[in-house]
Amino acid sequence: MDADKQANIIDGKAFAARLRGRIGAEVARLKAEHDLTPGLAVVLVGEDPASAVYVRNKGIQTREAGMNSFEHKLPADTKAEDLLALIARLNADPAVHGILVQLPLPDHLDSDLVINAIDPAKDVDGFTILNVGRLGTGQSAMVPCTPLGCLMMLNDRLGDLSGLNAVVVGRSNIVGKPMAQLLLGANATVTIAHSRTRDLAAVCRNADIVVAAVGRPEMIKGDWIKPGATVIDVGINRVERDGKSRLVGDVDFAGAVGHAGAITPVPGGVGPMTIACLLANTLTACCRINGLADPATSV
Ligand SMILES: NC(=O)C1=CN([C@@H]2O[C@H](COP(=O)(O)OP(=O)(O)OC[C@H]3O[C@@H](n4cnc5c(N)ncnc54)[C@H](OP(=O)(O)O)[C@@H]3O)[C@@H](O)[C@H]2O)C=CC1
Ligand SMILES: Nc1nc(=O)c2c([nH]1)NC[C@@H]1CN(c3ccc(C(=O)N[C@@H](CCC(=O)O)C(=O)O)cc3)C=[N+]21
Repeated sequence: MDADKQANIIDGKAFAARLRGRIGAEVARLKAEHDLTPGLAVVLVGEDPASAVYVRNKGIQTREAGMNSFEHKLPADTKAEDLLALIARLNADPAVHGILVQLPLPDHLDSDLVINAIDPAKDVDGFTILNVGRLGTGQSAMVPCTPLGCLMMLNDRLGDLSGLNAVVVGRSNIVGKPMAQLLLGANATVTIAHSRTRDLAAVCRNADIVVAAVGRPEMIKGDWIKPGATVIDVGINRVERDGKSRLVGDVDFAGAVGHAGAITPVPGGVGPMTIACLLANTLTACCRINGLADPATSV
């Protein structure tokens, strides 16, 4: 790429607004034709700053799309049995079609146990072992919202991903691993990098697609990006800059913008798409639970 070339900035905020518009139209149709209103329950235990960022936007957007939003805020010292009892109630509640338990949970709670207590039909995060297994075996699943949003932006930008070299940096259950599964499902050649990877710069330089989900501010440098590559920055890191608190990604945006063909900004990239995909999954869950065909917004 020429030195003066700048990457296209992928506008996740606008993309998400379009998706939410389509979801809103489907919700209205569901109401008119079937007298159904999708409902999303969000369970927040304690006060985690990253979770607070997420929950703030989510409740508003759920209601804006015409869905019901049920918020359950529990104290940090909530007992496992009380949290499990709440999940059992939500599983049984016909007005609730999606259940999201904000992660991370306080240390005394076993998040695997809690997540797997969610009815897989209502598991709009796609974190239960049943949905993880379905995704890994190519069966119809609830797909984790963040990777789903990333895939939508990649498909929009690149069309067919077949044979492209994709590097996912990070191997968490909520982002890195499901992202790798989705890319594999889309026929990319997938490398998963993590904290033990040797020469991450060289691994990234080989990639047509870099998805960064590390949680380290601006760790991925501009000259690690192959000219013209597509860069999806999942990282949400709060840092102090010039005496102000700001959000930055895992990619050095200013450095990468001169190398990449396209790049997502932080904020305004993956984050808004994650919430839009949560709404899409809630709508899909509502249709499936009620024996209706998948909505046009499902994948
Ligand atoms: N925009 C959105 O919608 C969302 C954003 N996020 C953000 O994405 C980021 C990642 O989140 P999450 O996946 O939950 O994070 P985790 O902390 O669970 O996972 C981080 C991963 O990065 C790897 N890693 C750590 N250091 C390095 C390094 N120096 N080189 C290479 N790999 C490294 C870790 O490797 P190892 O496994 O070896 O320890 C791990 O696999 C965070 O900033 C988070 O806030 C998360 C969810 C949604
Ligand atoms: N069960 C569960 N599921 C999750 O999907 C989940 C979770 N737990 N725990 C926390 C992480 C983090 N996460 C974010 C989603 C959107 C934004 C987001 O909307 N970000 C805006 C910035 C908002 C601002 O300006 O503060 C943006 O990037 O533009 C951020 C973070 C979902 N997560």
